[in-house]
Amino acid sequence: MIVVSDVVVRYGTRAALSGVTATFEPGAITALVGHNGSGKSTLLQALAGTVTPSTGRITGTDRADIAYVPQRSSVRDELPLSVREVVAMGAWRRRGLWRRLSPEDRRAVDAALDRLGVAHLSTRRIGDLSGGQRQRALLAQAVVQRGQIVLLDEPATGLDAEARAVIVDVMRDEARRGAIVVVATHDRRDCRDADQVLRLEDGILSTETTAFGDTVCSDTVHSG
Ligand SMILES: Nc1ncnc2c1ncn2[C@@H]1O[C@H](COP(=O)(O)OP(=O)(O)OP(=O)(O)O)[C@@H](O)[C@H]1O
Repeated sequence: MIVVSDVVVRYGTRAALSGVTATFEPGAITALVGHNGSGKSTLLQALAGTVTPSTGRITGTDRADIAYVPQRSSVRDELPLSVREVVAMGAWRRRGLWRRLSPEDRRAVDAALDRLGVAHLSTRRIGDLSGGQRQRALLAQAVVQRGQIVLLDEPATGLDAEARAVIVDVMRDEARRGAIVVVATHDRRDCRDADQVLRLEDGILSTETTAFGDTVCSDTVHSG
């Protein structure tokens, strides 16, 4: 379980998170909702360990295998890697950087490419893909990783209905195998599929609910 206790994250003098306290259970999907700039990505980055809280504590992430899929706008275009290589990177943590992939790893890579609908793009350079295609490739990498913690930053933004449905299925499967799944989202449907919804407003966690209903979702999430 991840326990976040009274976490404050500052960028300069500005607090992006102010005293956030929450828990994240294995086998459960948490949706982080809130308007642009409310602190969703910052909380995901704090969970991923790429941003350090100024005060407060996060436990349960220390030695965990974390799969983190950032917002697609933050992925660099110039990566000289093929889609298949990027997806195979998901197996590195298990396999080690310089070890060859096992047949089982290769099967997992093929299955993930297929599931996320990017198998036909596997030899293309990741930087040459459209935003939505690239996003699906990065999700395929996360599936291959089978991390204990899966952090997804607006994974369905800009994707078509079919791809969104696949992502919801993927999140459910990741939770079913016992992962802690946290997804920052503007999509009501992700909220409905969540076991817990955390609402951020200007870095403050204003609502927490485990039995999630449309009311909370519809007044916190704008369609997009
Ligand atoms: N690297 C940074 N340096 C300075 N300020 C930052 C940085 N990253 C985020 N912020 C600020 O912290 C606040 C929270 O940003 P964050 O990206 O976490 O919000 P968000 O809810 O994920 O927004 P969005 O829905 O637009 O992705 C915002 O005011 C933002 O401007």
